[in-house]
Amino acid sequence: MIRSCLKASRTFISHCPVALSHDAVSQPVLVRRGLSMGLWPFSASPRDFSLPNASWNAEMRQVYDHYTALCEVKTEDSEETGPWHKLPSYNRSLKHAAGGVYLSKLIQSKARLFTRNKKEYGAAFEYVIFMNKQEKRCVCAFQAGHLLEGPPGHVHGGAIATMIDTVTGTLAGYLVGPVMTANLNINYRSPIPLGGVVLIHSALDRLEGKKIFVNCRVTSTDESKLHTEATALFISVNMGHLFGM
Ligand SMILES: CCCCCCCC(=O)SCCNC(=O)CCNC(=O)[C@H](O)C(C)(C)COP(=O)(O)OP(=O)(O)OC[C@H]1O[C@@H](n2cnc3c(N)ncnc32)[C@H](O)[C@@H]1OP(=O)(O)O
Repeated sequence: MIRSCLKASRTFISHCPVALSHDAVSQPVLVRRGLSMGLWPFSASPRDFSLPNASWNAEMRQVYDHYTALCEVKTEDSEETGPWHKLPSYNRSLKHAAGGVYLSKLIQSKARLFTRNKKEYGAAFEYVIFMNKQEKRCVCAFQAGHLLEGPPGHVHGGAIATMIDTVTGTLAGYLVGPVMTANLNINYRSPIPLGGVVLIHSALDRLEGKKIFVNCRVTSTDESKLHTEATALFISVNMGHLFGM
């Protein structure tokens, strides 16, 4: 059983350009490869939680439009777009994984990705991540909903940490494959107003064997105000480790 799970997992990760723990995206690859979705045992049209919705305020939409425009820019000597692109974001880590009885059981569980477990728009974590692979960095627009209150009218430090882990982990996973957070250091510099929008910038510092060092800054959307700074260490893991085997 374990062998079949690992085999299925390897199949999945080969389709999957980002860390399983975060905004894993296998769907576009499958569509690109023209696989028949009728044979697919899971939802063929998952909801992408990182698309604009009615809860997004004007600032959030402005940031989204800004980076979306950068995604559409064509390079001079190629028809390809780049270097920015928006990552989709689903509410289950393994929803689109392939095969395996053991894996199917995991997939059919009630587990939901922490940051995407509220169906209500705008209540908790509204965010979208834009990746720049060439520069090994990403930017996330984050609008904190009313369920994330810590100090009155401001965002809970744990919610900020969650988003930092999510964004830095997404970057690390995108660059190297499956990872787990080993260390997260956070300095909170100024409170983030509830309902406000901030940018979470993350960039690769260095790779050392299995270790991926990533930095992070949370700023106002005009980048004039620094809210939070962090560094994170991720460790490359195999699929067995990810499943606790
Ligand atoms: C569905 C998928 C979910 C995946 C979620 C991923 C994103 C998350 O939020 S993860 C959740 C929180 N993180 C965890 O639960 C991780 C718990 N810890 C672990 O599993 C392990 O300790 C893990 C994976 C971090 C490292 O284990 P292991 O692969 O055995 O690494 P190990 O060989 O001990 O260490 C490798 C290197 O990293 C260093 N290292 C490991 N942990 C740390 C640490 N906390 N701080 C500093 N350095 C560290 C070691 O010193 C070693 O360095 P060197 O190569 O220079 O000697």
